[in-house]
Amino acid sequence: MNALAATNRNFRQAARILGLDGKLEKSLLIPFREIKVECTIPKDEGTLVSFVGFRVQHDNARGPMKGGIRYHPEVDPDEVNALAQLMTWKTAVAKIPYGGAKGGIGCIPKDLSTSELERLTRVFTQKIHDLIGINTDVPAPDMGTNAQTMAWILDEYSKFHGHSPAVVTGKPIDLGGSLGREAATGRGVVYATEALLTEHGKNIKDLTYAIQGFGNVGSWAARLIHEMGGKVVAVSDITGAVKNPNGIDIPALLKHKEARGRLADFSGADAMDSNDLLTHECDVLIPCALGGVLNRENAGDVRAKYVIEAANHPTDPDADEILAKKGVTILPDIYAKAGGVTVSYFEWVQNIQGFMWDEEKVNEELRKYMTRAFRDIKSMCQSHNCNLRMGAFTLGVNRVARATVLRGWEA
Ligand SMILES: NC(=O)C1=CN([C@@H]2O[C@H](COP(=O)(O)OP(=O)(O)OC[C@H]3O[C@@H](n4cnc5c(N)ncnc54)[C@H](O)[C@@H]3O)[C@@H](O)[C@H]2O)C=CC1
Ligand SMILES: O=C(O)CCC(=O)C(=O)O
Repeated sequence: MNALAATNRNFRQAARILGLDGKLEKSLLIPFREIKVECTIPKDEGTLVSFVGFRVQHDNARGPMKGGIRYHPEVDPDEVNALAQLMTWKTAVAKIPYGGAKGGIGCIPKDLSTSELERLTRVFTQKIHDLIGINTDVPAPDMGTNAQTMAWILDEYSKFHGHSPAVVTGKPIDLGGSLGREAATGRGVVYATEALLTEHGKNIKDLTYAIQGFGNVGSWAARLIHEMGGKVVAVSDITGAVKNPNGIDIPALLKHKEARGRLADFSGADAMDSNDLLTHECDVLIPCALGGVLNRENAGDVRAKYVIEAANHPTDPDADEILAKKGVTILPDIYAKAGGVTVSYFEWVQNIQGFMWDEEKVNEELRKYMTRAFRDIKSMCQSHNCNLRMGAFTLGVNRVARATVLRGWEA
């Protein structure tokens, strides 16, 4: 099942549990606006090359639309649609005053030079600048993009609209970025894991972890779990995978990666087949890379007791059912990885206030937001006798539905 079909299915199930009016349900599924633009740039050697860029603005009932922009070869309209919708529920679960959006450009970022990436980003911004804005739609980094990408968007957007730091989040600190934003998604994943484990009478430090993806989210989650005494026993990325039953030395692995080393060549652990990471022996499995990685083929072999969804929609509905039957607890993506957009919200607030918070305050507020959201999800689970995914979906959908009705919806 593709990402959009799976997301729609979860939404419909939540709408049914909530007893949502049929017309409202239909309207909440239809995106506010879908943008598709052609972006042609000269390559460094002078030839022209064209890419397709997307921005799907899903819903703005609760505030400006918000979500990342990814550069990835598999970016397609359906996937961007699903991700935009997930952002709407995610911002509502986190109780931050935003709607949802997502964008992307179908490209292979590693095959483009820095100046080509800059030209591509600027052309994309020229095509969408009058459809984004501080109070309409605020982009941020996602897979294949980073703070530098946001700096280019900020610069290009400001040529049309005047200096506007709050038009993007995840910016470099020197341009108004927030302290703590870079680590925020991974940190939020760890706070979310902590909230779940505490509920189950367990502690981060007593468990073992397997982490798929060692980019921004995966590496920060691994670093923080390691600092808290948890044992990361397996890690993978696009270049390979490593394992060590006694726990991988994460700071050493980070140094190895910074030196542009392939994961599998790390001397402090044994190389393993990346395909085995998801079924590796561990207590907690944290997918931090791609969508749909847990599916009918491998879900039966998962050995973890907890799956923390730190990628967008990593578990397809078949896997959801199989894992539930095995007694595996899944912490859903629209909650587990809300830390990034939550600190994006803090960044936007700081830009609007013209006042910078210290990192301690950012992290402390993030912990408060993540802990509150977990409590709110559990309360939905109790009221509706449902699992954590439906607890999170009903929480998010209900908040958006309420805002929509308050703004003047008539059935
Ligand atoms: N960075 C952020 O603040 C946010 C990220 N996300 C999501 O989190 C996930 C990860 O994002 P980032 O860490 O930012 O991306 P990233 O681009 O920094 O890292 C992605 C990681 O996944 C690895 N990877 C790619 N294909 C793989 C494969 N087949 N097997 C194993 N590893 C593979 C890459 O090597 C890399 O280590 C994505 O789903 C993204 O949409 C969501 C919210 C915010
Ligand atoms: O910080 C943001 O606005 C982007 C977050 C995002 O794209 C996500 O949570 O998937």
